[in-house]
Amino acid sequence: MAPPPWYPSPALSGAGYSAAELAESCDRVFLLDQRDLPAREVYATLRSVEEVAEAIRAMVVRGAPAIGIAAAYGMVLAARALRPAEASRYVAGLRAAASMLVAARPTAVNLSWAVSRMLASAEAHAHEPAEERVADLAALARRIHVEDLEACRRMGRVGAARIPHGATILTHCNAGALATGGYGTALGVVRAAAEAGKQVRVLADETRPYLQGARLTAWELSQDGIPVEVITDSMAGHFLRRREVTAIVVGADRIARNGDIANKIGTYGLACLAKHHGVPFYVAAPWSTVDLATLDGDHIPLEERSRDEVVRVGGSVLVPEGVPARHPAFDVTPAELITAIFTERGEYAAGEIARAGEAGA
Ligand SMILES: CSC[C@H]1O[C@H](OP(=O)(O)O)[C@H](O)[C@@H]1O
Repeated sequence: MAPPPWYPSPALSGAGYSAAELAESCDRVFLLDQRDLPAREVYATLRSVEEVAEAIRAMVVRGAPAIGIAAAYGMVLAARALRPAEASRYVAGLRAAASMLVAARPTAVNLSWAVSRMLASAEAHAHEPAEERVADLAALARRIHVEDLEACRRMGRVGAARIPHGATILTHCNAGALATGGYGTALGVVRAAAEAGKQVRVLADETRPYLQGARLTAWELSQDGIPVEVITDSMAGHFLRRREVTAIVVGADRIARNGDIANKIGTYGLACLAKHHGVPFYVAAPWSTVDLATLDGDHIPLEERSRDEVVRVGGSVLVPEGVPARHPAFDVTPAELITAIFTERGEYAAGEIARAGEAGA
């Protein structure tokens, strides 16, 4: 299985450390630099919350749950740097760290969800001794990480029930181990189907311009021995029309109250093609991606990234100097185009997600 996108200070993965030892050792976060994959497996070592925020902004780590988890570890680094502070300065410092992390990327709600959980805990424990404060946050960051991995495994099993033996799954971007606490959301469905003994193969959209599909999804699935073929984004319609696709399964960065989703740019077009060709269009996402405070897709902030990321591939410039380029990094797929949403709590019709959330599903 592909390695997780990061690992924190070794102490965080081992029990039996005192609060002081834990606080002392939580001085760095290791992130697998996803910009270098598949050519190189290089880990960045981050020693401050500022470095974690920049790593999220620059997409060293990317993927909705993964950036939330990375930000949680960033909050631990911030707490460690604030060890000497008395309670009010400690809280003020962590509020500033939280704002910096949340500002790194606007669309994935998992980022603000994880940071808010960390900040609430820090405020609750602000009057504890310095070492205890850091240890509490370190334990919570680890819990957020492990909970996501466990959620991906459960959601994978929920979705795999809809995947027949012999299926060809088309997916977009990378919603795999690299985008989560491990195992993946859309790729979690693929992995769970394979683990259930079903033959599955994947058509992976390359997903311009960051090429998450060509570089990351292909890397993950080839390591797992799951058949995968890379296609250019413009080929999807061709294979759907030729009836080569059993189902489309994608991740999400935010699920609004009415069931609209934001996901990687190109997802909306896939959903329209799926509708036209009568192919199921599934979304797999942990409940931390559901944002009942956002009414619908029109209210989801959609990140615009730099022109450079569109006009350059590798070291080559594709577009004449001075010619503008657009780079919306996400688009919105309306609930009516979604066949079902797979979560760790079960499968839901997109339009039912709010009712399920309010019923405490
Ligand atoms: C499992 S969430 C993966 C989700 O995140 C990706 O965006 P980015 O690579 O820009 O962080 C994409 O929308 C994926 O579906």
